Amino acid sequence: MTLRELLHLPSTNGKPIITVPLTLGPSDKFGPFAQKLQQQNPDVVEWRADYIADNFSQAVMWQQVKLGAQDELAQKNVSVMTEAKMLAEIDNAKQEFTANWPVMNQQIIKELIGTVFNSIGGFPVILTYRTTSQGGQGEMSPVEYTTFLVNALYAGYPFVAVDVEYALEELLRQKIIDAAHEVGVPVILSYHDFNMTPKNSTAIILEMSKQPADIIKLAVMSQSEKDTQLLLDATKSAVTSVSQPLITISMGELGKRSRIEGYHYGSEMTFAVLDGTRVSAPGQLTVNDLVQEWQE
Ligand SMILES: O=C1C[C@@](O)(C(=O)O)C[C@@H](O)[C@@H]1O
Repeated sequence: MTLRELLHLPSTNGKPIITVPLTLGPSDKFGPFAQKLQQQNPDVVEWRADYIADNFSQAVMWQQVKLGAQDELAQKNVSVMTEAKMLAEIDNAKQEFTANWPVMNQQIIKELIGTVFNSIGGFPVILTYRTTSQGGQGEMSPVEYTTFLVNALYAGYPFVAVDVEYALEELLRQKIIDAAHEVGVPVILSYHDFNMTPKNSTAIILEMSKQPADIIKLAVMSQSEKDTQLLLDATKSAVTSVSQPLITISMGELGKRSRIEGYHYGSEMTFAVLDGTRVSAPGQLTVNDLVQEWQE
């Protein structure tokens, strides 16, 4: 099955799927992004939740509640005794907050996803939370990462796929994969190397393909034209041996060619940015430039 078929995307002229990352943070507006989306019309949006979700973590949310309570206290002209009593009450409130957090967390995640789906007007969405260790912004612990993705998958929105980091320990990874499969969402197992192009890139893809994932993604840094070719050749040699569709990327300036030509070697998706939005990885072209390259 092709990746287009797996993600239920309409087929086009044999070109790979163009996915644009949505990297909006808590103070960014969705409107301009949504408008550009309509104009530049890629196939898929990858919601990079790591740009926003940490702002709604347990620690951050509690801090807000606490600051609110402390502010209120500061406004009142109370005796030292009353103040001490009220501070103790804030401590008690923390226990209650902690007990209620799992439900609040689910609600917050649901609202965040609702905002994404309601703002971008019907484009298919991939759910990704990229941790800092894999080149993203996300600082959640492995357990928080797992909880976030599982909650997001159960939030009731029709993601076309979910990205799961291969570097995550197996038990946690399996939890996300099980949740995804329960709700019928294909899993992209992904691995990034931001330093180099491993010589054994084919072997890495083959090893990853043994996992119960539906799509395999490998993104590695290119330090030379030779590296880029190595990644492309690794893709070509792996593609006939693995049952899952592949997405491979040679990152960085020198890897740009892989984003344009990778589909000739078996990579079925390429990531590009909307004009005037920030890249989510080095070397990404704009959608317009990519399409232009294909027309030349
Ligand atoms: O894994 C990938 C590929 C990517 O790193 C790239 O190089 O285009 C961009 C990321 O947003 C995405 O999650």
